[in-house]
Amino acid sequence: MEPVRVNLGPRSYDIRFAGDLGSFADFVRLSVPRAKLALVVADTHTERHATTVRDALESVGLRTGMAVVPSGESSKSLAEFGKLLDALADLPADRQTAVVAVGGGVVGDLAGFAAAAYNRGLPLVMVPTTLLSMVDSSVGGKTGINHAKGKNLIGAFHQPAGVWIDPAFLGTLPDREFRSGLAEVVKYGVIQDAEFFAWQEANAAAILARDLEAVRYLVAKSCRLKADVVEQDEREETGLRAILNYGHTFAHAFETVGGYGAWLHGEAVAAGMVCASRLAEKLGRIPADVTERQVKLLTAFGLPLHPKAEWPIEPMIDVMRRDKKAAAGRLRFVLPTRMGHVELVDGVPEDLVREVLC
Ligand SMILES: NC(=O)c1ccc[n+]([C@@H]2O[C@H](COP(=O)([O-])OP(=O)(O)OC[C@H]3O[C@@H](n4cnc5c(N)ncnc54)[C@H](O)[C@@H]3O)[C@@H](O)[C@H]2O)c1
Ligand SMILES: O=C(O)C(=O)C[C@@H](O)[C@H](O)[C@H](O)COP(=O)(O)O
Ligand SMILES: [Zn+2]
Repeated sequence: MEPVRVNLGPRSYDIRFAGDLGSFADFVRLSVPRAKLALVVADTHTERHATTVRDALESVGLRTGMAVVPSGESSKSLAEFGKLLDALADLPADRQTAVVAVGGGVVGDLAGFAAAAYNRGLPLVMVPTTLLSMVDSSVGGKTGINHAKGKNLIGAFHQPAGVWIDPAFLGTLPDREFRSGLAEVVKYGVIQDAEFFAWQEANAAAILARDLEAVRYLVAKSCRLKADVVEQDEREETGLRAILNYGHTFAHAFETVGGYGAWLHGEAVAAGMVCASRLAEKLGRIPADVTERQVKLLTAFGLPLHPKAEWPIEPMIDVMRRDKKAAAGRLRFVLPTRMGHVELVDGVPEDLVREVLC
């Protein structure tokens, strides 16, 4: 497979796939040519893969340090961020030192934020090991950590110097985590590409069986679709990049009220997309079948469709008011207009939001 190029002028980079022309060693030399030192960051479940990556870095002459954070969303915290800064200071890192994130979105967001902050910016290499991080979080430069009042409230834009995707890492990924990643893949179909959505409907069984060709296709396709958006609106300034947030206004409320542990991110996104689509129906923007197709595909992928009944509605609305897309306290939602297309919609009545949460 050809690399996917993310064109961002001086911040351009390649997403490369293992098994294609060129080794990980070539990728490292191309991505961070001036690095002599690297801090490899992993979590307790990806340490084994990180050791392989560390050996490969050392084989091309880099000295390395390693930092391992506890697995799970709770590591996207100020405390773990501080520990990574300490690890960089202990190395000691210089301006060319690479931060190499080996893990899922948690490791990527946390290590990416440390790379953005230390010395006002270190080169960052993403080695995603979950499906979700391969199709979404390793690309596009959003880094950050959570706050008790909301998801990803503290962070920075910091593009990676390169992304290395090896689907073999998925061999150890639990089924629930794999399905969680599929939610973001469904998202790309709904927001950008009706044909890709139909491809997923037709190939759901092969996808769930992790057929290698199907997985390679959906990862590369998702990366290209995300790169197309990021290239046009790198810092979510024009409103275009906000489409990648489809389902997320709800999802972040579910994750926050659920205490960052009840659901995986993709599970929250799945239910969030259904809520957003039902909201679009209530506003008369789409016919019911646009939602029903999402419901059917998300059900096939074993993902939730509705928030847990025990989660109180008002705290969820409160989290939504703090959403980064909200302006002057007014809720803004990304809503479908048809399969393959969405719009950012302002001033949605809160009562309708309550109705879709009930
Ligand atoms: N920056 C972005 O653009 C962006 C996009 C989407 C999601 N996110 C963030 O990403 C996070 C979710 O990412 P995630 O779903 O990858 O979760 P995660 O990083 O928590 O990984 C999921 C679980 O799988 C384990 N794991 C990772 N790779 C493994 C492997 N190969 N084998 C076995 N276990 C493995 C992890 O230790 C963890 O327990 C959320 O915090 C979300 O907000 C960020
Ligand atoms: O890259 C983006 O832009 C996204 O919105 C991708 C989302 O899947 C991702 O969950 C992101 O972290 C959400 O960002 P936030 O700005 O809403 O915190
Ligand atoms: Zn997401």
